[in-house]
Amino acid sequence: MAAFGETGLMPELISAVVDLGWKMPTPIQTEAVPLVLGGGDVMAAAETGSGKTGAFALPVIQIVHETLTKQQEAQPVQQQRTPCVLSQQDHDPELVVAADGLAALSHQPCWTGGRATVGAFTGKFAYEVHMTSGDLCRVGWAAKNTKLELGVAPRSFGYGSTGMKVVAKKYEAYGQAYGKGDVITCLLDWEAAAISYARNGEALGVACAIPQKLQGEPLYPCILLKGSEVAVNFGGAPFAHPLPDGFVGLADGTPMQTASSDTAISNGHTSARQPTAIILEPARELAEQTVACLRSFVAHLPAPQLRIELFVGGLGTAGARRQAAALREEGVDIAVGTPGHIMDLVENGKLDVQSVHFLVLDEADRMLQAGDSRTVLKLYQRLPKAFPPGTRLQVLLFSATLHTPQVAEFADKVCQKPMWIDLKGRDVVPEAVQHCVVTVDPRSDLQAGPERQASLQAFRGGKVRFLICTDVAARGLDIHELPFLVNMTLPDNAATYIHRVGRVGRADKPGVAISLVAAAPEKVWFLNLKTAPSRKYKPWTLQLPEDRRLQQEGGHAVWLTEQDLLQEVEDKLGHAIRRRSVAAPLLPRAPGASEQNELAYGNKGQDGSDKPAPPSMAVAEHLAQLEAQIQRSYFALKRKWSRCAG
Ligand SMILES: Nc1ncnc2c1ncn2[C@@H]1O[C@H](COP(=O)(O)OP(=O)(O)OP(=O)(O)O)[C@@H](O)[C@H]1O
Repeated sequence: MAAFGETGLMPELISAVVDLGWKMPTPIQTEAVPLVLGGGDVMAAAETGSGKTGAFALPVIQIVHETLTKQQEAQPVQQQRTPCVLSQQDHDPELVVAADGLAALSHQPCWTGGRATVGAFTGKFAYEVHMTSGDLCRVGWAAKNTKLELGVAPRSFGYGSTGMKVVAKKYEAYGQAYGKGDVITCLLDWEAAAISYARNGEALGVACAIPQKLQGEPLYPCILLKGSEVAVNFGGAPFAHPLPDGFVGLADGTPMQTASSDTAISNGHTSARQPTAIILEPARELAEQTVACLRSFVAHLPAPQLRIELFVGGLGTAGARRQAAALREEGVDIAVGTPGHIMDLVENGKLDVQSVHFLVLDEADRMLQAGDSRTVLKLYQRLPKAFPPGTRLQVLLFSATLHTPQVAEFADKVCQKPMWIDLKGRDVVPEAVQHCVVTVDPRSDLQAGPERQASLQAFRGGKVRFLICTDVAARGLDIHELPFLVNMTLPDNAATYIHRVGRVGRADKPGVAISLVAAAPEKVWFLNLKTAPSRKYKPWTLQLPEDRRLQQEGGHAVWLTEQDLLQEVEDKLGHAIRRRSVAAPLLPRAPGASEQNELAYGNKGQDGSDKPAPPSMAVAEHLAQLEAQIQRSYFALKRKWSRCAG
């Protein structure tokens, strides 16, 4: 096995992993790190707990850091401030923008718009529009990345020359009509969260309130013309009419009040950095875990310090606002999050993806199964595909189970000649996992309760010894040296079994996966969408006699034959799993097994044994007793609930 130094990683990253106690790279790290550093697309399948996070994150960090260092070396050119003018890029093709960005002209009989290069997210700002020719014009403010049809496009607000204001596609009478020779002053007041206008210096009153959800998002001056011509003044020249108290020209805004959209004009300068890498995770907990790993990997990196941010839902309004402010003021180098949330930020113009060099899909197959493939494809389409000098977007797909037709079809769309790392063939589980089946009498509708973030933290910290969870926790969660996993029921597909049992036996630490498998078929609840009143219907809470019928009879029950599912799992594993009866001792102590098994990557095999020993018998027996207690307390609670309900 190669040492970390031979993978091409920089010394500072190696010091960070040494701090984590990693002595040698795992096989997937040995293979993947040089390939990612080499610049190609990579698809990597390796067993659960084999260190895939480090395999993609370490080289991604290295390249992002190198890119940023180069950009900062070129900084003197980039630090010119963006002039506040009409953008030469951000306008409809039919609009002609003057070379100085202070006038625009439309010969067309259709509406055609343009946006300024600078917007404001706080303070009180103004700009003037002087109609020099024609009659049809609409002026106002709009967020970045929204269409230019003021008032019709979301997050935009317009005042038209016919004397109408337009907001959220609604046209209402406002102020007065205006035309050739008139000067309209457009006023953005973030302190009062209001937009108003003046005509030839006469205030027309508040036109609209800025919705709460736009708080903190820069609004840019916008114009929309139809066969007309205007001159604009953002404050670079004296205004034709005095501004109301407290207002200043947008050109006088400070970097703490304004943002710039026009990267071409500003030559790359924005105070906030745009992400160089996006790492997608299928669930919030996994994204949090990956962010924690990335932050520990960058501990010894020299300046510039990498900004690694988490983008997931469920942070509440305050959290979302903090996230938006962080994006705007400091920016982000590596964005980690769930596909839906990241895409929302991109579509709302809050996350700029024009500098993204890496798209990483961790647990790629689950993301595609979860119906996120359209979202990921949409995101992929927004990313730039090539960069000077001769580099291109790199796409990395990682999972323990990548061999699905869905993944192959997806990879065809987003990867260019990907290099495949397939360390163990199809869907293997680590040798450090010992499998065990305990055959049990039929259980009645046993349900596992989902536990969320707090429970997971308590479990990780050792405050809670049992974590009962659904398949939400089946993948990716890394719980240090977890010794036991109990499958209360078998999952309904073998790939999920592979991921579930992968919570133990991680990093070559031994673990036992015990599956309770019914000896005979069991009748279980299964929502029948054809007859259910809604997708959220829970027949088990009402327990109506008609619901207890089988699906084919119009009810919400099916027969589950776990023995068949077990066969599928064994086919996938390629070997039979040892059966135990409930009464028999669960696990014999392996000859020579010690309580403290110190096997780890880097010293594995030094004691002459390649196979990790299972945890001790005493622990396993204790576990079995606790497991019986859980089942008893579950049924006691269930009886209590049914009395309450009845
Ligand atoms: N080179 C290494 N040496 C020692 N431990 C390592 C090494 N690489 C990773 N680990 C540890 O192995 C554990 C599993 O790593 P990781 O979570 O990256 O696995 P994974 O392959 O992504 O698993 P899954 O498929 O379940 O998501 C972690 O606790 C991690 O700290």
